[in-house]
Amino acid sequence: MQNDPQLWSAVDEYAEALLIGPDPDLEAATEAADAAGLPPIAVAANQGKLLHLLARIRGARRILEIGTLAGYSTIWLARALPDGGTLTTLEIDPAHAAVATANLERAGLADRVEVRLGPARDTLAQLVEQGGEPYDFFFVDADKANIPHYVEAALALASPGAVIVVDNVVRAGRLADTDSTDPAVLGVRRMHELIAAEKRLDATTVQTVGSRGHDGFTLIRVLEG
Ligand SMILES: C[S@@+](CC[C@H](N)C(=O)[O-])C[C@H]1O[C@@H](n2cnc3c(N)ncnc32)[C@H](O)[C@@H]1O
Ligand SMILES: [Mg+2]
Repeated sequence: MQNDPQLWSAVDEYAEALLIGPDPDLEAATEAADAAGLPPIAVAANQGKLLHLLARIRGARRILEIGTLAGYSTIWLARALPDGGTLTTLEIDPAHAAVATANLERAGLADRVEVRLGPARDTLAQLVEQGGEPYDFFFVDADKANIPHYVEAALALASPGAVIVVDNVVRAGRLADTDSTDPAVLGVRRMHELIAAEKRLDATTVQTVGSRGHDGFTLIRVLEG
């Protein structure tokens, strides 16, 4: 009973019905992603709401997302922006970026979101090189093998007190497998070692169950000064 994915999903559905409710733009975004054959790997509604609330609590004006897919999490995050706020989201796959662009337009968010196509490591290197305004909220949700690089780039691009959320770090418990040779597991383990050694970062990892199975996220704060 306790280790029951159906029960986890039932709890998600119960809480989402009461605390989130119907949302035509998000539902249309998911339908468009399914119709285009994109993999069903977006955050769940309750996780999207968590990102939204965290960005609001942080008062984020500039958000950087790594891994767009169909723009589902992007919509949740962009809705947290105040007037004049902006979100940049990085995506390697042109088909994913096209679906996301249409979803963001339908949701009325195209004016504040830029979808940047290309390998995120290249785009992040360009952003660091350009030395523009820092970002105050990051959502890292792309290829896990590159996660240590993404967290390092986020630190280079962060304002003091910035928040970095890294998704899918627990991987059904494989995070704790010291013998793993899976590049994704090695990536999330190296990220933990990097954070542990980096005095400018403070973090916690929380494992979760729900409609997306057993996984979890790391919540990181970039220290001030
Ligand atoms: C888990 S999905 C993102 C889900 C999305 N954040 C959401 O929750 O709605 C990961 C995305 O990262 C993209 N991706 C994978 N490797 C990448 C890379 N090297 N650079 C940029 N994007 C990448 C994939 O094409 C995919 O669309
Ligand atoms: Mg994810």
